[in-house]
Amino acid sequence: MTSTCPFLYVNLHFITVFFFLIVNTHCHADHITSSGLMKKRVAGLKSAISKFSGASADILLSEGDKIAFGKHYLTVRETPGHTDGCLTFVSADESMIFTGDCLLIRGCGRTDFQQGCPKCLYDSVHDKIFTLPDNCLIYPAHDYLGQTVSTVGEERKFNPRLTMSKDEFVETMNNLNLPKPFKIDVSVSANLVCGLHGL
Ligand SMILES: N[C@@H](CCC(=O)N[C@@H](CSS)C(=O)NCC(=O)O)C(=O)O
Repeated sequence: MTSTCPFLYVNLHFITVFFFLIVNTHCHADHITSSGLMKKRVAGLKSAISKFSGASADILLSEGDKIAFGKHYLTVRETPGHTDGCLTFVSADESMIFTGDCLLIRGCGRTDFQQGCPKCLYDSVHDKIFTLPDNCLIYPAHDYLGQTVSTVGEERKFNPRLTMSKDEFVETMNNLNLPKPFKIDVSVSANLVCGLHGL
């Protein structure tokens, strides 16, 4: 897994098929781009993404799905807000999670374009992530300060955005005024097949 393109190579034995799989946290250009490129290079490689992403992929994931690999599996949690189809992947023993762009270290994904919804993101984090054990490790998809890992306990206590009330959070997110990322407008019909440059 890389910090900017969170994909995992797993076998889906819950559906009794064994193949390499790219699991996408959400449908943004900087995440899905590598799927299309890798599918061209690796025979039999399959892609997976949320059924709410609007994307086409070999497997459409939903809340509670289990992605098994070896003795391990990841459970899918739907964590919309940054996009409609954002997913967080939780290890079987709840010792680690892969949050994509939903929860970042001391931050969170922006909610100002492509189905962004600050209220949804706030609920996703509080209901689906902050309910995990304090020592659960958080691996986000981006960090702009070089940090690679946090914990649920730390973010519940110290995340400057997610410790706000929901109203304050919505106000803050609606006024971030961040510049739009370069080349973020990937076409949904082209996704997972084409290769755009990421962020
Ligand atoms: N231009 C900045 C910020 C890049 C950015 O917008 N990152 C997204 C994730 S990729 S869509 C985001 O959600 N950022 C959250 C935030 O609070 O910045 C840069 O490259 O540094």
